[in-house]
Amino acid sequence: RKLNVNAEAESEELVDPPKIEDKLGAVPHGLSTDSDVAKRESESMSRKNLRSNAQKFEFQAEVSRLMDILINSLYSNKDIFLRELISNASDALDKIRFLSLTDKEILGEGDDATLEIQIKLDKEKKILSIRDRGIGMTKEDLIKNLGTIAKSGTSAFVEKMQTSGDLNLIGQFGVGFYSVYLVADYVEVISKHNDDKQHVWESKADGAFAISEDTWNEPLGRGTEIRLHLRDEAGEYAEESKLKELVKKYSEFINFPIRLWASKEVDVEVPADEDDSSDEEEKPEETSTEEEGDDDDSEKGEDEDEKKSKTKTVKETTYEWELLNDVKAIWLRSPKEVTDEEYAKFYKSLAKDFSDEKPLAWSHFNAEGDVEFKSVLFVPPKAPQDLYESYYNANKSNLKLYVRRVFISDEFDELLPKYLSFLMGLVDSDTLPLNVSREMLQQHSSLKTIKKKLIRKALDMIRKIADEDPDESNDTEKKDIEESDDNNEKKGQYTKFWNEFGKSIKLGIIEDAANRNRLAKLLRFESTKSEGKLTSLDQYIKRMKPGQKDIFYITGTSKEQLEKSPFLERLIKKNYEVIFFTDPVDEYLMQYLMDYEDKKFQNVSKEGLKLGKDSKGKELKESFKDLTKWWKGILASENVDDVKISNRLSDSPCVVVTSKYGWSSNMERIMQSQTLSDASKQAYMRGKRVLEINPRHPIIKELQERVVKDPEDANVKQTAELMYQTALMESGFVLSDPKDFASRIYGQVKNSLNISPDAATEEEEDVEVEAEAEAESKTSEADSSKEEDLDVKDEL
Ligand SMILES: Nc1ncnc2c1ncn2[C@@H]1O[C@H](COP(=O)(O)OP(=O)(O)OP(=O)(O)O)[C@@H](O)[C@H]1O
Repeated sequence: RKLNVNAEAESEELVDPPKIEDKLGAVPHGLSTDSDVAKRESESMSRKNLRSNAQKFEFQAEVSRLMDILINSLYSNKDIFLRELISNASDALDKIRFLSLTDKEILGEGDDATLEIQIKLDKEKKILSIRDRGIGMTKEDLIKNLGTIAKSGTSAFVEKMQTSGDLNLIGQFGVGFYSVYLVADYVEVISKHNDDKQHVWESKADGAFAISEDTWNEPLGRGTEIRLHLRDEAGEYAEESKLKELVKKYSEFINFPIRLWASKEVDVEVPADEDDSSDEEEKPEETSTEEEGDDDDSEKGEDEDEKKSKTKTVKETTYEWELLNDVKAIWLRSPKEVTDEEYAKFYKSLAKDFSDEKPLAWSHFNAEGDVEFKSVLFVPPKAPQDLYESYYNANKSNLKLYVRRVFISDEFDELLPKYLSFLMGLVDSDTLPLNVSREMLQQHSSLKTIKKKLIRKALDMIRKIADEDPDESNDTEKKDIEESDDNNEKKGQYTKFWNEFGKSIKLGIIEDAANRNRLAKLLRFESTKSEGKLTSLDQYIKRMKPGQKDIFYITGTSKEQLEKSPFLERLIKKNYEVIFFTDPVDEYLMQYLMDYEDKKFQNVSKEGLKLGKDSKGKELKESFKDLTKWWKGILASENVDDVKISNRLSDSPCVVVTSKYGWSSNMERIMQSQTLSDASKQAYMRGKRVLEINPRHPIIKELQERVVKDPEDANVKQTAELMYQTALMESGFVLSDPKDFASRIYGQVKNSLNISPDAATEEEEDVEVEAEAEAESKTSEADSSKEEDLDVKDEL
């Protein structure tokens, strides 16, 4: 909401803002004298009221809430504001440098073309200024970027603050600028964009900000200066030493020079006036050059001595721009020279993640050949909360693209496939052209090669986390390796990786056919033999029984549920290992992962399970022929394809298996739970069902006998239907008609309690509604009189 008001008068009336020139005496920049400017500058700096003739705006509600939180925050680490401002300045410099690639004029000349960040302190007035010669902001940019448009991160951050309260994360939510209010109670943003005049944005974080055209400050040329009027309790930031420490700590990897207007004590030779030379001995801090002289010099002529005694050395404070960072980009250095600590710090600055956790892994390499580039990739310690939300719609990439050291973009999703979008890092290419637009670059043929190499390197890096993790190895020889500190640090890292990013690897198997095998190597899961830990396909293969051809797996909602599944009975008895897949994405995954190292995957709840030949197979099939045929007939209306003798059951009487290419029961459940799934497709994709019976089970044996005796026995038919429905449930299907199932069960209960199947439920007596209402009012009257009684008793 835009309001033109007179802030000092606090009137809400819409008025024409008085022209700034009227108030300040209309001296244009070009004509103002230095002292005029200085006077006005100091005037504006000391004033903590928003300029009365400025255009005033209200902050967007979420932004206002965010500022309230910041200004009232008891958060002790207020340091973060500086790195956020430096990071914004660096972004602004990156932007102008990028634009200048296609239009040299844009940079201007002299100081304007100096791409650096300057920090200046006014100790007395407690004003800290951070200035850049970046792209700057137009008036409209100031209004939009600093207050009226809430970014998606704003409310997410506000919400997060209410629960966890770690302000350190502010940069990750794209609202870093507002952290200035941790240390300042009044902030001015002076900005000059090539397309607009210089403007001042100012706010005391009290719900409003103001913008005025700037006619009193020194012209910036181009760029932005943020002036923080420090709060009383933030005095420590008015110390040079503190600012130097912060830049070293947080902004080491900024690719532009950061300079501080730093004071320096220097020895200066000044002529010693007569009075001074007479008291020389009483002023030990002022060293005369004579004292510094060598003894031998005393032999020099008197004239010379006299000349020397006429000067003296005094300490003087001078100011100069002191460079605070080493601008050599980390990725240009040799990986051997960069320490682990430096990589960890670099990660933090890239990810704006200043928590204590280190990245799980990194890879720093130079790619040579047709396409040359340097890259550093990181696996973050934690997955962002929204990693899989709108996975297919979000255009998110965490890789920064540089071309010959010039930052181009961090929105290049062509560099990595979606499933690796959780990686952080950068690519600096020497091959890509510099002077073309982002759109042209996006279509450059080298990008494909870069992408291919990045994927390989990324997968190698992830594999290495597993290789170096002592927990990952089941080999006894490897376990014997002495436990070094390094080993301890790597212990459990792959499980950590898997828990954070395992789903991405699975999505990779689905999406990236070319790297499917490499990705399958990274897959982890629990199995009937993994003893509660994660295991891999390679380890599974090592444990396979002689003669076992397939890799067995089962899908469902939880390991606990699957462990009891009838599908596993015989496999476990025969000591086969079965993988548990319990993530909904696993069902999709297994549609793409057909085999691994020449071994086929077999879902043990589907047709086609081979467990060696049953010596009595043929015989059993023959002797249960009557039952299977009869049962198939009974279930004709149930979409059951066949009734067969099972080779997977041991203790259960029967199970329902699905055809090889149809959905498993688990997949049916997943599809049913999807709001937008298409019912007609569900019917079409539903796997054909086969009822498998256990010929050694007493119920099945009894049924066979009864069917042979009387295939029309209604009771046996009922039992057979009930058996099928029970098997459906136990096999993980959702019953389409639970009422029917329940009635059958009650029928059986009646039977076991010797109650006639026709015994009806007793009718309830009909009570007239009016009579009921009357009765109710009487009881409530009685209740209240009882309560009164109690009150009286209490008082007594
Ligand atoms: N020094 C600056 N020069 C030019 N524009 C700036 C400057 N500082 C801030 N801005 C503008 O204000 C916007 C808001 O800054 P803010 O720090 O809140 O978020 P961000 O920079 O987008 O994200 P992050 O906090 O993660 O850096 C920026 O996106 C940018 O457009």
